[in-house]
Amino acid sequence: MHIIEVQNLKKSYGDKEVLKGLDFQAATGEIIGVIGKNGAGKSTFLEILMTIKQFNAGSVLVLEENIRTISMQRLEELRKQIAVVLQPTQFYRTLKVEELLKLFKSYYRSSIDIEKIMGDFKLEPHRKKYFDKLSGGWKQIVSLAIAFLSEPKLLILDEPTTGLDPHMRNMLWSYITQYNERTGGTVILTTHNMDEVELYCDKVLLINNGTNDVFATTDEILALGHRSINDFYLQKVSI
Ligand SMILES: Nc1ncnc2c1ncn2[C@@H]1O[C@H](COP(=O)(O)OP(=O)(O)OP(=O)(O)O)[C@@H](O)[C@H]1O
Repeated sequence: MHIIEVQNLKKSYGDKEVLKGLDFQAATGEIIGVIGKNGAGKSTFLEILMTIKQFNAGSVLVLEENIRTISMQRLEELRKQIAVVLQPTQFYRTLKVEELLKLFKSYYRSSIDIEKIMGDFKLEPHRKKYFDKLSGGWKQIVSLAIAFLSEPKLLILDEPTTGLDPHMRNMLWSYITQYNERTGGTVILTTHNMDEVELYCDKVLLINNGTNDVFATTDEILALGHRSINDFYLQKVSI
């Protein structure tokens, strides 16, 4: 089943056209890396999939619902099945890490054990700290722990590993791949780290000049003779 189906997607900011007719599909259980240079439109694309950004033309189906014509009530139901992690924010200034996890556990009616999440994400030393006092990397980790609380069908991550040290990066990826294997959930993420794409993603969407310049499996790209996804990127995308 296609969990996402995008056809001829167009998005402009004022008279600047960022997405110029992008096609994309994601099947259940895929991990897809969205890449492209700074300003290519990756975050814009993700925000449209998250149903938080309007677009100008084309069709976008998420979990088989057309997000343009869907009722508000069904949109709310749809959003419950999607978890998103944006760049770390200052949303949760006045709450401690433990309080945040409890709050979202009850919001999502999650059966996941908070203590297990605390352990898995190495959050114990930060349990009593206020979110806004954490370093950028730890804010990112807490945001990710919250996203996993909902056991989403679709997980959308905007540069999830930016700012994480190598251990935390590994830990995060093992969490993503375990979640994917255990629940069959689909993961779509943006990253500038081509090694991560090569190691962990099933497919790559390269947004270039506003379109899906390349949309293929990592194996297909490497089979073309590129030594790595990084080499592929450097050859394919001009500065
Ligand atoms: N709200 C907005 N209003 C006007 N222009 C915007 C807005 N959001 C994004 N843009 C512009 O749209 C283009 C695409 O931005 P977007 O953030 O989607 O790119 P990106 O590929 O995620 O970039 P990066 O890799 O740097 O994060 C950029 O030129 C950006 O300046």
